[in-house]
Order: sequence, then structure tokens, then C-alpha cells
Amino acid sequence: MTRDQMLAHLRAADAVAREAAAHGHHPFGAVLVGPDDAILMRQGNIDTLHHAETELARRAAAAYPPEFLWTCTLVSTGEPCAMCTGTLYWANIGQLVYGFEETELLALTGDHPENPTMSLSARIVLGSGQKKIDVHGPFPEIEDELVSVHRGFWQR
Ligand SMILES: Nc1ccnc(=O)[nH]1
Repeated sequence: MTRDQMLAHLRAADAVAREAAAHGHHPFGAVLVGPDDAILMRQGNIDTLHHAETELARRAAAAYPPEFLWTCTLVSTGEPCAMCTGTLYWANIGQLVYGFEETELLALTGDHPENPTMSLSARIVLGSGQKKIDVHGPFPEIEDELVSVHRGFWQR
């Protein structure tokens, strides 16, 4: 996938995040991209425990065989947490693209009880596994755009 394609999919994931926020959920979004660059699934955050990326990986694993998912990419606005990164590993999704770092999210959410952000990079989680999943992120040129929906959101 080219960098421009990654940026386009990050914007699609951002639209999903904004839609989730508009419906009372947390502003996170993820999309599943197939080997032909088509978006196959979209998923917004549901709540504290049901993150966009975990839900997407579980839905993807229910809909497609693991061999196919190995050719797919999970694209998420924020870097997936340890739970979500673990789920994408077990779902056998072959690539990860994320917009901004989990440390950036931690600065935005602080210790908010609905999202006490962890600080464990997806690359560290995946580095402890047995398969080589490509990780692309962060994308500084789009960070302001992706982060803007979080500004103010966590000061409730
Ligand atoms: N990266 C994320 C953190 C928290 N919730 C989500 O849905 N996604």
C-alpha cells in the first residue's frame, strides 16, 4: 500500500471515529482494507472495553479466512492498545497502519476513567509474537486532523 493510500484510509477511519463520537461513543475508528485497496469493513468504538480495533478484528475473523486476512490491513486513527494489537495478531491480519501514537493519546485522555490509556507500543506487542506483521505509523502530516476530535472530548 502506498503512503497516499494509507493517508486516504486514515481519513476514512477518522470519519468512522467522528461518527462514533456523534453517537455517544469514544472517538476511535478503524477500517479493514483488502489486498485490492478496497475498504471491506468499518468499525467505531463501542465503549471502554469494546474498542474499534478489537471489534473490527473479531468481525473480520468471523467473516474471512485467516489466509485472506493475512493479505489485509487494519487501519486505525490511534495506535491500537495491547488488547487490540493482540486481537489483530490472533486474527492473523497481516498489516497495521495507525495515525498517531498511543503516548499522544495518553496525553489527551490522561487518566480518564473511561479511557485510562496504556503506554505500550504496538511494535513491542507484535515484536513478542511469532509472525512478522508490518506496522506503519505514526503519520505526522495528518496527526492534527486525527487528534482534533479528541481535543476537548476527554475533559468531561
Ligand atoms: N485505540 C483505541 C483506544 C480506545 N478505544 C478504542 O476504541 N480504540
